[in-house]
Amino acid sequence: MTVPAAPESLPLRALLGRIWRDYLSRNKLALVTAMICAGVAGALSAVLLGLLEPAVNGLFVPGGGPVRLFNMVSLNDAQALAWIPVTIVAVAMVRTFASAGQSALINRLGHGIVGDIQVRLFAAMIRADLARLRAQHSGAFVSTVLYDANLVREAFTSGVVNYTQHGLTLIAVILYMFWIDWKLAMVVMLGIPAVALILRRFGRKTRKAARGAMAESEALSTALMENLDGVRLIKIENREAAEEARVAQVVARRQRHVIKGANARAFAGPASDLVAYSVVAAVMAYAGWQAQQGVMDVGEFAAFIGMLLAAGQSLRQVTNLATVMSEGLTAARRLFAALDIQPEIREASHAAALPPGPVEVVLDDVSFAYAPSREGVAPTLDHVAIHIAPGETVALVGPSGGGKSTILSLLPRFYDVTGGAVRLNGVDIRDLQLPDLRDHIALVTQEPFLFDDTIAANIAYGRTDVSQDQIEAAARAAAAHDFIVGLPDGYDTRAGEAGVRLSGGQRQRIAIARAFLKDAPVLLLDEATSALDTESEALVQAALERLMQGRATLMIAHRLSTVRNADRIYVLDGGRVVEQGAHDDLVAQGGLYARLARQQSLDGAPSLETVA
Ligand SMILES: Nc1ncnc2c1ncn2[C@@H]1O[C@H](COP(=O)(O)OP(=O)(O)OP(=O)(O)O)[C@@H](O)[C@H]1O
Repeated sequence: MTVPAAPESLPLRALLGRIWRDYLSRNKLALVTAMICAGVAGALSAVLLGLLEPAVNGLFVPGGGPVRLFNMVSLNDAQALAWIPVTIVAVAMVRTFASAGQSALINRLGHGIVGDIQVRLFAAMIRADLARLRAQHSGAFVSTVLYDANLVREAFTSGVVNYTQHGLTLIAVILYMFWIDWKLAMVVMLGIPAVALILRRFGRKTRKAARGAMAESEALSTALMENLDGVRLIKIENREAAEEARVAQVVARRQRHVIKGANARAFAGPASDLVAYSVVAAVMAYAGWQAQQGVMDVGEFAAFIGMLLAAGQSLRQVTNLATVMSEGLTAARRLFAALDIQPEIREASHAAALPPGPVEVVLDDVSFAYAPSREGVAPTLDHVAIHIAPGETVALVGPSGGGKSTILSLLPRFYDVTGGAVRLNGVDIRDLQLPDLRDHIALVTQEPFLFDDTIAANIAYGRTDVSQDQIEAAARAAAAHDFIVGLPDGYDTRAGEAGVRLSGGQRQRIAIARAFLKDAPVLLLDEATSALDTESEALVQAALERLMQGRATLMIAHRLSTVRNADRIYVLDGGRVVEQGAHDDLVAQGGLYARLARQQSLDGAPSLETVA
């Protein structure tokens, strides 16, 4: 497996480079326009403050001589009274439009990015190897898709461009200050290292808190989903209060991290304010002294102090943004790590399609282990050889944990063999195109899954090329049509999580109808009738027998009564084929199969010996 970079190890430059390449570079025009708007808004903030100087000198200092506006126009007292307020409103209007334009563009871009990340994450998840999906709780995926992607957006939205706006305001204001009085501006500069130090300190704290909060968000999603999945067990064991306490613990842990992060954010602002006010005090002292010397006029002083306060404001925003950014970047690191995992089960570059027609399945000396082999640990499958000719039905039986389900998982390449090969018509399935391989296989499982959609859509699942008549024909063949038409909306009744509840037998028959419609030459049946009552079982069994006609069928059955008509039975024990043959021969051999058959007749199932 390609090991992704550990979330913390991706350097910042590489991370930003990737965000740019993958998400921003496609929207260059919008981004540049937003940046320009932000720049205009930032510069105009400084201009508005710069207007303080002519305003104070022209309007409040009587007999101060003509006032110069933007160093270009000379105004007398009467003109100043009319033009300075008008100029302020005009500049403020342009600034408002620039600021609103920037926000609108950035919101669109930001939400576009979240959507994009969410779709890419889902695409990576749904294509991931079964082994990986099984190794992680689905809550973790949900949390990444829902929370982490939004943190990245927040960092981007309130980050990149607001950074530009406040950063530019800061720069413009500082330049203006240098223009008014460079010595005073130098005093201001002394505050910068102190602010940088504060930013660093709080940034580190926020990042740590963000990592903790993300991990706990994952734990929370997992706990919620687990509780919903296991609600019956929780109720029957009266564990509601205990589960509530467990979830409360996760919530409290998450809260601790979130509060730490929020506090770091909340303290960073006032801490840099403290620096800003210290600088204001220093400036006051210096400027007051200058004014007493007659070097600085009151208008310049007012503008300077106004700018200083504005610089403090912008600095505070930048401080806040730094923490939002560090959260977003932490999330981005996690997201990229998740996106970068390459599935191991991939199509070979030379993969071919299987020619149409009947299919013969062979497991050729197959060995398999879920985890890399360790000394003294036996593989899950050990040199297994199975042959299914077109039209044949082959059954797998044996004690629990023998490897039956594992064999079924190997055929559609949910897992790849670690030794030997699975062949369809003589071709190693690893040399076949993956979608083509799966097109050749229909799978009916013990507990068929229904989507939250109509019955018709569930039967057709994903097939757009089938008519209602074909869906109904499949349902009839699966003995499902009669019960479907009896449902409130017939084929348009919603099934699945939020739809009508169907019985186990009804769900089975919908799954069988799905398999009829797929009409694949290879059929995998996993305990298809084990959970049913006698009447349902008879209906399902009859439907299955029709489905098996002409296909290479590999079936697992615990109840031997369902496999006695199989062409061949393989008895698996501890990952090895210990017996094989027809039912009668195996009973006559008096080995494991015969023993299992005897046990089952004691359990009330029809005695195999008498049936045989
Ligand atoms: N995803 C997995 N990861 C690791 N080990 C697994 C996994 N699935 C199954 N196993 C192990 O592989 C062995 C074979 O399991 P398998 O489910 O194939 O047996 P089975 O014959 O189908 O059992 P049962 O009749 O109880 O369903 C067991 O020891 C099981 O613990």
